[in-house]
Amino acid sequence: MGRKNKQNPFAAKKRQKKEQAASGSDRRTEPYEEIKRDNEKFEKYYRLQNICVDAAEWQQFSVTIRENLPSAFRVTGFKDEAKALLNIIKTELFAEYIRGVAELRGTPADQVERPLCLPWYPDGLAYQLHLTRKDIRRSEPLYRLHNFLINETNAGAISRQEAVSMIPPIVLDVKPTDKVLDMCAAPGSKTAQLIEALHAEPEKYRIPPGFVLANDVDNNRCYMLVHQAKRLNSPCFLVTNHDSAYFPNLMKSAANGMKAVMKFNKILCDVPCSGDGTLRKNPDIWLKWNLAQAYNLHGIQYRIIRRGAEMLEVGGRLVYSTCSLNPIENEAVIQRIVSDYQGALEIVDASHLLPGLKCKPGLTEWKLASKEVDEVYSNFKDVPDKYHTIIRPNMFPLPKDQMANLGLEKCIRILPHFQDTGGFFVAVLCKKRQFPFEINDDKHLFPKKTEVETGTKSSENIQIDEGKSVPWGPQRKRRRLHGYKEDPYVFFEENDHDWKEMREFFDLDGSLNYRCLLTRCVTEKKKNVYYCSELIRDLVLLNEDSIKIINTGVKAFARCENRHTDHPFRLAQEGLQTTNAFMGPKRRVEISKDDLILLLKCTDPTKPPSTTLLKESTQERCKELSVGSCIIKYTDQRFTLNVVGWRGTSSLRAYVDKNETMHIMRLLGVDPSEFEINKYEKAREEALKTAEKTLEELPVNEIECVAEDAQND
Ligand SMILES: C[S@@+](CC[C@H](N)C(=O)[O-])C[C@H]1O[C@@H](n2cnc3c(N)ncnc32)[C@H](O)[C@@H]1O
Repeated sequence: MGRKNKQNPFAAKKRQKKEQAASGSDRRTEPYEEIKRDNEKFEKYYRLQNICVDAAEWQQFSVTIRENLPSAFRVTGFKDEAKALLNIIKTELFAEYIRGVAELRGTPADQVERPLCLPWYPDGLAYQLHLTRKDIRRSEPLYRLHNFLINETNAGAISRQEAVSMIPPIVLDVKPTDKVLDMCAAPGSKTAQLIEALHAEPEKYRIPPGFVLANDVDNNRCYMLVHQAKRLNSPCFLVTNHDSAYFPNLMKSAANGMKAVMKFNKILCDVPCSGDGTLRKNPDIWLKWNLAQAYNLHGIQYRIIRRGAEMLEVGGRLVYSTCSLNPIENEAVIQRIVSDYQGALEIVDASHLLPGLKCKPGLTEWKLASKEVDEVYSNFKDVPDKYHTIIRPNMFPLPKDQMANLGLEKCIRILPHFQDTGGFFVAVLCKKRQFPFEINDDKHLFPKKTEVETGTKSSENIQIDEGKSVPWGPQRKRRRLHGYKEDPYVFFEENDHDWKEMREFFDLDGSLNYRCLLTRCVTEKKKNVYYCSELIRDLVLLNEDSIKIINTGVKAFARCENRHTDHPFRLAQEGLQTTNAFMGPKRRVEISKDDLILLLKCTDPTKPPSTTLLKESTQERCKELSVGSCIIKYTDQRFTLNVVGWRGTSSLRAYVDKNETMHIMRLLGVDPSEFEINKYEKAREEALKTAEKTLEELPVNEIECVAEDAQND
């Protein structure tokens, strides 16, 4: 077919969606209330699988899966102020919650059930509310609760996440030294949890030695990952865009200027799935549920976990998870990968990491069925020829004697009625020994060009013939991906003029590696300067030609030219967690609570607060500080807060956004309501204004008619 006649598949899909919407056949346009929460095939199929022990349990399952899902959130544990925020949540927020729910439901406050602390989430940091996301979003009595959740999420202090979705990162058990790969990461709620675990020991590691690499095949969804991670400001984070089933071997620096294949010791495969465990959140799945989807997905899921297992270090841990109830997407995939690698992978019991979680063991028996679930197959011989391409022999459970040694019962199955959640499946695997084709991985070192080492040139000269099956594992065909062209990653060089000035001005100590500073454009005048860890720098430089890197580094400095100072950069709030660890006392101001509140309340950029309004000791310190960016520090017994400040000629300003301002206000015990918006109130005011305007424009006799109509109504 000539190029001219080639259809753009994305445009075709878009067109199709538009046409569907216009003809009313797009089922997603139906409001959730009107969706009939029933599907005969679903019911028949899962009864067949015996996912519930008896009729009474089936009844419970059946009722719960038709109810809307309660929402949940967790507090970002590694932040200094986490405990204080948790305390505020348990007292002030829950008091507001009880008041709001009582008003909404018209019940006495003492009859409103408190949010549930999830017993299996570490340190009591996660809660489930007895409200759906829609309740919270659409009810005026709950607007303050809603504002709190949005604002604290944006400030990176909490994450709104479905309860069961918090489980895979917990059982992956990430430590600050781990090299973590999240293979199907977008939109990134689990990635955020992995990053938090990486930063869990800030006293021990200024910058964690490990990293999190988050990957997704969908270019647009990769930017959701960038957004998620931005809230957590980690310099040990990288986003890539690739098909995980064909993820290339990444290279890392080895001794003597050589490079070697990178292996990960923690891998999360939260694979694409049919999602019938999310029926409570996505009722439209009732309308389209069918078995063909599960059969199709099994192959993709297997290829992703297989590639994950290949990239896993010996002794490393891999977590496989889906939000599907279907054994074809769950136990059948695990059975296949474990039996394919004959003892190299072992299923691990991780239940001790989830104390109090109600769950069932993985299934060891299941049946397959035709698409309409009108024929049931217990083994491949029963399957009619016409289904042989979609139903494969390895989807069936192994014979009992082989099944007995596999350990599928160590997998975790969660059904919605156990603890009022969505449905979920998790399996934890450990790699016991190398796969046969990996034998050469450790032995093979590849020459590394000196330009690559110094960061002045990418690895274009390195000849790696990925088409060959050896020496470092099977390389499979690559899928061409589309998406935006990314700007380059330009690392600082030794004699960088800006670095010298920054080091001097901000009193940065020698342990901050300037080679880890980067910009995203090749220009004399740098705009934003980012910082990433040494391992991430190495990964970027050695692999940018073999994988599409979407984003890395936290913004540490931003250009901010001002006629009262020669230094052209200011600190960026995003990167403060990192830069703060390396800055000496020269550009720091310690202030009192009252001073901090005063600075935060001053939101008019044209009227920065005069230093004369601050405490005398702060005024004295300001006199010593030249004009420019600085760190404003506040400490009490509970926590230390650092915010970016700007010392003007006669002023001191805090450079924090609205979400951060409200977050700090709350922590300081100040009512942040003056920054809050009641969207319902605002809508009423807007409506009133519009009505008044309309009336002003109407002739007098029509006004009388409108008034009369209103009275009749
Ligand atoms: C279940 S979602 C992941 C949810 C995510 N882990 C989280 O917690 O927010 C599955 C993701 O896999 C991605 N995906 C599908 N096929 C993939 C593939 N072959 N390689 C990489 N990602 C893939 C989808 O784009 C989707 O974002």
